[in-house]
Amino acid sequence: MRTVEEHLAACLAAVSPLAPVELGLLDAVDCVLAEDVVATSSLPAFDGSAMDGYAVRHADVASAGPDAPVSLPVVADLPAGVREVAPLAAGAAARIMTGAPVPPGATAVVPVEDTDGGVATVLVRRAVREGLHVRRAGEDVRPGTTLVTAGTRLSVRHVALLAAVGRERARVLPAPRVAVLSTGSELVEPGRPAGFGQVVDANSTALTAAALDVGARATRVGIVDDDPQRLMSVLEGQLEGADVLITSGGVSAGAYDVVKEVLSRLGTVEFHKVAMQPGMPQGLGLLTRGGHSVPIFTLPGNPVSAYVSFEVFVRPALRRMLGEAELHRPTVVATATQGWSSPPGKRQFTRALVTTDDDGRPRVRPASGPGSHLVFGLAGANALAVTGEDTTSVEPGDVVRCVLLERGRR
Ligand SMILES: Nc1nc2c(c(=O)[nH]1)N[C@H]1C(S)=C(S)[C@@H](COP(=O)(O)OP(=O)(O)OC[C@H]3O[C@@H](n4cnc5c(N)ncnc54)[C@H](O)[C@@H]3O)O[C@H]1N2
Ligand code: MOO
Repeated sequence: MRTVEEHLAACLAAVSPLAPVELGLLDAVDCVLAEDVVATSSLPAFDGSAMDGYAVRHADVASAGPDAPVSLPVVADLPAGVREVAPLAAGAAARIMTGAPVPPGATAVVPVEDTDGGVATVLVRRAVREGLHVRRAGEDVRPGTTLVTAGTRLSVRHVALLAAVGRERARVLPAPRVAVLSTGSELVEPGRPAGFGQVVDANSTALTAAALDVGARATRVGIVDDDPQRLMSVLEGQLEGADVLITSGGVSAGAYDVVKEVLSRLGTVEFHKVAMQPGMPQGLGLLTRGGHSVPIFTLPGNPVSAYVSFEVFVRPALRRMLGEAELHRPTVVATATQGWSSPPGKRQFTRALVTTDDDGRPRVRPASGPGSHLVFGLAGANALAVTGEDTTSVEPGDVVRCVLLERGRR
């Protein structure tokens, strides 16, 4: 039997980040940047007005006050987007809008609220200090500044910056394409009635959602019944368009466990028992076609086993492919308020509910019994409480490490 660490190491070794690609900014959001982005121009690009008002020389309005307005002739009208701006002579004002270039010679902008709003001449009712309401060229970004470094996951805010400096595209690690399929002749499509002995396919939806949540481009392929030929041809059909394949079911010891049967023959996929509960039977390997090799994770069919296997092995592998430095979810050490038992020799991942007490200290209790088919309790959990191979029971008051299952990338 393999340890969890041994199988995780094998899973991580089976994947690597994809080759960088140039993507439009909207497609690059959430991808890891594969280049340093360096500014080639200034932001703002020119001295501009931060207010609708009048560009003046501040010395000309030094004596202005509410009861002592200064009258200046208005010699220009400057909307945002104006392409030519004449220098401002002493003793004159230019009507100016927010975002318009400030004329050479002007040293400040008087907001329209501090004037009479005149068009031919303007009465200025407040003195302004030098530079007031003028946005200086380059005060935000100077050419040569490194704006975002390689390895950064592009947030909406990074993309806003790249767009502002004129970038249309960025070189990023692409999100892996993940194809998810469920195996089992007992399975029926969600939404279809399940007859006696039939089971609704929950895993392909759950695992596709989980892969999307990590940031992969995941597709739910659906159900393949327990027919070796059909399974092989569906898998081969997916190879070209996928960077990762995930299956569930058919990997334990049953007479019709076709995943194990079919893929064992291919040689590069190995099946192991991993010392964990749930999630003991695991398969991992590479499927190759036309020189294109795709890692395949074959997860156990029980829905909780499939989900926990994804969390423990596939999620870190996908994060590695996405270029994330931190592969694992955050954990918290919580005090058990209720006890539970744990199988000897196996690491147990218990569906759990972590809460905080009145003093803000974390508390944990099981959200479900241990059966790998109990999905109701899984939905009520917000954590996996992890107990070691040597632990056979958790008592109230014991401290337990819990993996927090929040939605999203972290
Ligand atoms: N003799 C042994 N039997 C079993 C062993 C073993 O070591 N020896 N291991 C058990 C463990 S642990 C697990 S986990 C399961 C894993 O079995 P498989 O991966 O072969 O999965 P199946 O047999 O196909 O299905 C198991 C169970 O889950 C249901 N299932 C499967 N796929 C889905 C799906 N997409 N959506 C919802 N439910 C699904 C399926 O109907 C079965 O009830 O094997 C134990 N047996
Ligand atoms: O190890 Mo299985 O995954 O208990 O249900």
